[in-house]
Parts: sequence; C-alpha cells; structure tokens
Amino acid sequence: MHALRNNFHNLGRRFGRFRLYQSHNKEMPKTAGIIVVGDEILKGQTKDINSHHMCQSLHELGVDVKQISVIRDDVDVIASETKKFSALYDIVLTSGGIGPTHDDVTIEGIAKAFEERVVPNPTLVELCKKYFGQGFKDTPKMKLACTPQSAELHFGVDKVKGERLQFPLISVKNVYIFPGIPVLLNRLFDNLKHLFTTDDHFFMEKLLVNAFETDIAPVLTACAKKFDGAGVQIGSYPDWFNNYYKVKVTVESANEDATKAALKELKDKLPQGCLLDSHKYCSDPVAQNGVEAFADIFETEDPILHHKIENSIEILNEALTMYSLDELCIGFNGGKDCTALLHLLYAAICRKYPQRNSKLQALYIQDEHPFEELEEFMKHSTNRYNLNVITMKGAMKAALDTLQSQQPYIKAVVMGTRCTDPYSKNLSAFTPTDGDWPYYMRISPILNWSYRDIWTFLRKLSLPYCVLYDRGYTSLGSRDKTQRNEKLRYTDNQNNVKYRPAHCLQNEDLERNGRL
Ligand SMILES: Cc1cc2nc3c(=O)[nH]c(=O)nc-3n(C[C@H](O)[C@H](O)[C@H](O)COP(=O)(O)O)c2cc1C
Ligand SMILES: Nc1ncnc2c1ncn2[C@@H]1O[C@H](COP(=O)(O)OP(=O)(O)OP(=O)(O)O)[C@@H](O)[C@H]1O
Ligand SMILES: [Co+2]
Ligand SMILES: [K+]
Ligand SMILES: [Mg+2]
Repeated sequence: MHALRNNFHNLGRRFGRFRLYQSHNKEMPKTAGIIVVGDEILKGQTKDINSHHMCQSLHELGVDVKQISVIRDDVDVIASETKKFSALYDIVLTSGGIGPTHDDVTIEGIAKAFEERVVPNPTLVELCKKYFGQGFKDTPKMKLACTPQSAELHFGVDKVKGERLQFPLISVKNVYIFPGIPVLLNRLFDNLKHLFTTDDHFFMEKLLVNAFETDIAPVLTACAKKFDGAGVQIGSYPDWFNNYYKVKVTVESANEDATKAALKELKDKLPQGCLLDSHKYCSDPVAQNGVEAFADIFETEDPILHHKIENSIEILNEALTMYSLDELCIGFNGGKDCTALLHLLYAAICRKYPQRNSKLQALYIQDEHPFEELEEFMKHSTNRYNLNVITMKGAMKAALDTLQSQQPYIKAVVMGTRCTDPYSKNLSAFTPTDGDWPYYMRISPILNWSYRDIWTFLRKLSLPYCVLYDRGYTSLGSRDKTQRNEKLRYTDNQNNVKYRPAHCLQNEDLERNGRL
C-alpha cells in the first residue's frame, strides 16, 4: 500500500504538476498534515509556535496544509495518528519528542506506525561519535542515533556559512520528523525547503470590508459555492479592534484567474461603499513615520492643518533640543489627543535619533476604574511605538509627586492638551505646571488643533486609536465618570439604539458631553 503511494509520489515528482492524488486525479496542490507531539503543549505549559511556522512556510511553498493534530507523548497515539496522516496527506511533518529522555517517543511511535523496528543508523552513529566522543553508546545519547529501519537522512546546508548542518532531518516514508525546539526546527526547515517545494503557488487577494460579518455572510456563501469547483477558498476574519474595517475577506486558490474572477464577483456583490480603498488605508502607518510624509499628505487637501502640523513639529524639535530623551516623557493615557501627539513625537524622535537604543518614555497615570478597551489600546501602542511606560496610580497631583521622587531625572511632559480643554485657554507651548502642582515643564504642541483636526489627522493616516471612540465616546476619563456622547445617538431601521463614531460629531463644542 505504501509502496504504491510512494510510487505515485515519485511519478508526481518526475512529471511536475501532473500528479495522482488518492481518489481524485485532477490537478491539486500537494497536501500536508502536521502532528505536534508533546504533553507540555496539552497542559498549556508550552505554546506551540512550530506548527505556525511550518504552516506559514509550507503555504509559501504552495503546499496545502490540511490538518494540525496536537497529541501527547505516547507511542500508540503517535503510531495511530502517523498512520492515519500518512495515508491521508502527501506529506506529514511531526514536531517534538525526539530527545534522549523517557518521554521522547516519537521515533518509536513512527516506527510502530509502519511496523518497523528502531535500529542504530550508521550515519547517525558516526555523527554522534564525532559530536559526543566514543563513549556515547552506553549513554542516553545513543537514542539520538536510532531511527526506524527505512529512515532517510536529509542534510541541510547552512545558507550563510555554506557548511553542512551538523544534524540531519530524519524522514520515514512521507513523514518528516522535526525536533521540537523552535530554533532547531526552523533551521532545519529553512535549510531543507527544497524537500517541500512544489510547482504550485497560491494566489491570494484580500478585501477590507467595513460591514458586519452577519450582513455580508449571504454574499460570501454564494460566492464560495460558485467558485468551490475551481478550488477557490474564501475566508472571513473579523477584527474587533480595527478602526477602519470590520472584516478582512480573503480569496485564494492555486489558479490566478479563478482567484481574480472570485474577487471580482465579491466586489460586485458586496454592499456599495463598504469596501475600503486599499490606496487610502495603510496597514502599518508607524513604519512610515517620516515627518515629511505627514506634511505631504495634508498639504493640498487641508492646508490649515498642514500648517498646524508643521508648527507642532517645530515645537517638538525645540523640546528635543532642550531635553534629552531621559528628561522627557509623553503624558499618554490612550486618549485620542495624545494618540495623535504620540505619532508626531515618535516621528520627530526617529528623525533626530535614527540610531537610538533608548525608548521613548510614557507617563500613564492610571485611573482606579480604567476602561478595559483603553488599557488594551495602551498595550498595543506600547508595542507599536516601543514605549517605556511609567505607570502611576492614584490622583493626578499625588501621582506626579511620586513620579518626582521615583524618577527625578524627568523634567518635562509632552501633552495632548488643546486650548479648548478646561483651564487650558491661556496655556502656551511651554508652560510650567501651576504653583500648587509638582514642578514640571508642560509641553503642549497641539494646543491650537481642533477636535476635527485630531480626527482628520488620525483617520487620514489610518492610525489606530482606542475603539471606544468608534462606539460613541468623544472624550475619555475614568469609566465611572464617562458616558457616550448623546449627540451621536440614533436609532437604526430596526429600532435599535446605536451610536455613531466620534469622528462624526459635528458640533465640536459638545466634545465633553459624555464627561460627568
Ligand atoms: C503631567 C501633567 C501635568 C498637569 N499639570 C496641571 C497643572 O499644572 N494645572 C492643572 O490645573 N492641571 C494640571 N494637570 C491636569 C490636566 O490639566 C487635566 O485636568 C487632566 O489631564 C485631565 O484631563 P481631562 O479632565 O480632560 O481628562 C496636569 C496633568 C498632567 C498629566
Ligand atoms: N491619566 C493620564 N496619564 C497621562 N497623561 C494624561 C492623563 N490624562 C491626561 N493626560 C495628558 O493630558 C492630555 C489632555 O488630556 P485629555 O483627556 O484632554 O486628552 P486625551 O485623553 O488625549 O483625549 P480625550 O480628550 O479624548 O480624553 C492628554 O493628551 C495627555 O497628554
Ligand atoms: Co482631549
Ligand atoms: K469567520
Ligand atoms: Mg482623556
């Protein structure tokens, strides 16, 4: 049975794309199954990243991964799963369980699947001798030199050094046995890609859709059905935190024309206006952080905001000449104003210090009852801008007092205050804190920006902002003292109460309507 299958494989290899696949004999991409072995994964003590890496790489190579199975370190379980996968898929990749200890039984399990014995492999014995010295045979290391009888060895070549890798990948029939340690697995995989390379290639297109999944499901279902025969797969992936679209729809197949046809069908059938223009959306605005880039974008469309941006950048540059990065922090609590400001400050810092190692410091005075969504957004921003967040609890004045004693080198706080904020009418770009506050220099680069300016800036650059602003909040304080803005309330045609996003607020004077 396996000899027969292997013959088909060899045939397939020889004739390129014309391969025979089990019951059907039409042209289909090569299939794969992945078996992840390890008690530690099932116990939640280790997170499996190996299958993810394999799936990514195999997909790039045109291999259709059909299944991942996570199983425990047990000879019989490994044997039965291997037998099943080996018959179902063109290739099988296993991860883990090939070390020297009692719980490493993958080799034994795979041998059992094919009714083979585990025997010393002469090449591996030689290698182990070189690596561990003569005496290794009487130690647990001997286990590393043993394989199922029909095993083949595949030596990778280190792409950088050009040398043969020390240890080979072991395969038995169509099963490739990878080590569980991620760096070893990745090294082997990346240096042995030719084993898995196919003539196929997946053609993927994506649509970013600003509509609820429930509303587009009928169109997706119809399209998936229509193009199923052509091997087109349609995926729908909601993103709860994206501010610009709700669902990413993917269209994919091994045939470029089929992919294009299905894409066109979707574009025609999805509701008007819900597709995001890919030219207007940037998925990684932080990478495009050049200060010049902002200016260009607004120059013709909004010359007034363009001028304000340039002015803000001048203030930031001045701040960066007055204070070192150690002496400076941004007051950042996830609010919209400091989100816009953070992007500007980050760009200015990247320009002044292109080679810097130090992180931008952010001061977060954490409320007793913060919004979960705001904290979530804080975490994302921390990663996105590589921030060093100094979190202080308690009332603002007291928190600043504590900051002074704990981090005495901080001298100035860059803030997203605008002159329409309470008590801020008479602030200027550099104003020390009031007499009854701990002494800091307050730097306010966006004082003269309007509410509208903030939203134009954030949305034009596709910057991520806290999702609460998409749900009717227009200004954020503590959870117990902040509500949605009633000006954004409406009832939809099914009589449900809904709120428009913050950027739709027309009358800017009502920004703080939801603040109690
Ligand atoms: C670093 C820092 C310094 C501040 N300095 C002052 C100050 O000198 N005088 C003042 O009245 N408020 C000061 N505040 C408080 C702010 O003006 C404002 O009340 C606070 O950011 C809350 O704004 P919100 O009510 O819009 O949420 C300061 C806040 C921070 C984070
Ligand atoms: N808890 C805090 N921790 C650190 N900085 C803060 C905090 N609260 C306010 N700030 C600073 O003061 C600025 C003004 O606060 P404000 O609440 O008006 O703006 P925001 O939080 O950015 O947005 P929004 O007006 O939508 O709440 C912020 O942009 C930020 O720089
Ligand atoms: Co504000
Ligand atoms: K889905
Ligand atoms: Mg706020």
